[in-house]
Amino acid sequence: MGSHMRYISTRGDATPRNFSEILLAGLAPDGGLYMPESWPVFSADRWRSLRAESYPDLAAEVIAPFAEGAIDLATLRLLCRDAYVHFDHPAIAPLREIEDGLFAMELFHGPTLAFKDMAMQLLGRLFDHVLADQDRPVTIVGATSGDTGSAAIEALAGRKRINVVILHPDGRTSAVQRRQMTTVQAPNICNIAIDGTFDDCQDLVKAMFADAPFREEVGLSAVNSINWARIAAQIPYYVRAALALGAPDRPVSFAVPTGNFGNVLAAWAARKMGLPIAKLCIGSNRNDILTRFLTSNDMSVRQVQPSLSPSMDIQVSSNFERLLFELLDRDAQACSAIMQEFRKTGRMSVPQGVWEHAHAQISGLRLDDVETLSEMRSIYTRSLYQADPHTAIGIAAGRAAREPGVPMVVAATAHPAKFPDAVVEATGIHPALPPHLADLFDRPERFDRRPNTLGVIQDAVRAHVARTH
Ligand SMILES: Cc1ncc(COP(=O)(O)O)c(C=O)c1O
Ligand SMILES: N[C@@H](CCOP(=O)(O)O)C(=O)O
Repeated sequence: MGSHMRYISTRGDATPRNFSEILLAGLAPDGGLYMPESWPVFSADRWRSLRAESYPDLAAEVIAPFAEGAIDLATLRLLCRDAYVHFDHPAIAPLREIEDGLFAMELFHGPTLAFKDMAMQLLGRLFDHVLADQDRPVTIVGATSGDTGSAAIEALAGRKRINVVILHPDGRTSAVQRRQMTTVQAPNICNIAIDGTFDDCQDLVKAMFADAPFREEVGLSAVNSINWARIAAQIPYYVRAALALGAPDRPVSFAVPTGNFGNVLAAWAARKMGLPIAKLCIGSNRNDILTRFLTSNDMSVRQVQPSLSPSMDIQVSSNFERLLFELLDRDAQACSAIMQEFRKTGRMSVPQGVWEHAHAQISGLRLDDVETLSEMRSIYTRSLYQADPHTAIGIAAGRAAREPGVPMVVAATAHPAKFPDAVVEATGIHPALPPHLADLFDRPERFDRRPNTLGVIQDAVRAHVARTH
């Protein structure tokens, strides 16, 4: 391991940067995603030494090699300790055995009730830390299918040097998700409902990054998982769960419900760091581009269909590019050519050998809405566990991929109260919001509706930046 971790772009045409620089940059200027130049690998003894750490201290240790040369361990420890103070469970990400050998890793004990808080609470503090040395503010423009936006707003509301504009697809989030975003009145927050899908929102964000003068003008930055810092901050919970179940002396498997492919990529990164992860599997809803790819090498974009798991109503999964880069042995030219062709044609041609490699490393299962409801119902009947629709898809994927003697951990990505309609339909029981959100439906909302037009959204971002000065 070198003394400075640097980051390179998956498209190969960006100057290598350190952790603080890529935190602020978000997306690489060549349109690629930043990746660590090398993987830090922990020995079995190093993993074992982390077993006794609290979650925040473990997180600092796991993230430290990715921040080497930019943010030291002592600072990371302080930031992590502060980030997880307001979680409502002492274990931060507790494990619940819901079937024999099958565990839910509950990632929804943060303020906005979804796994996004696990990284976003830390990111807010990392931004503050890094911006303390800068003389100009940043403008974060984020795309959300519901959870990233609320977590980002919660983490960044009221922060002095940060303007935030969150784009969500109009009418395609749950009412709880929308209200978690639109009822926050802090002046640095702006919500825009786009006439389109999450993919349209994400495309707008990427188009803004591709517009160099605009990027410079507003000091554009990102908190979507295109930002490597998000992935780095999502690795520790896989480590924590695996160590609790016997790693590194025993392998552990993970199942992850997937949309933008960031969460499972964090698990995959933990495997690259030497954590003995046996199986990695993903679950998708009817927007199944990733499961189609993993089962039959069909990576072709179809129309996004609304589903009961709206956070995963995504067709173009940003983080797949990072996996592709790795599967291509970091051949950035090949990665760039494949991604450009995908952008142009909506179809990705992945060489058969590369696909076989992917297929061997990650498996996938798709559930439609009827299957999702039936899975939620049967989990509740068998285990009295109220899973939200995303988690239920993960549980089904985990059960399908399970091997005897190897614990299977499913990422429970959201609290059931974020998706009450589906939960009531499946179980007949209304999941209550926790006390801090009990009056969510009485709070006034504030957001603008805009067409899916780049120039219109750029003007809205400019106007927000001007207002906050
Ligand atoms: C509740 C929930 N589950 C699963 C996912 C999928 O995670 P990822 O996009 O990291 O694949 C998301 C968002 O993307 C989500 O909000
Ligand atoms: N499901 C996400 C989609 C954005 O994913 P991210 O990995 O870029 O944060 C959401 O809830 O917004």
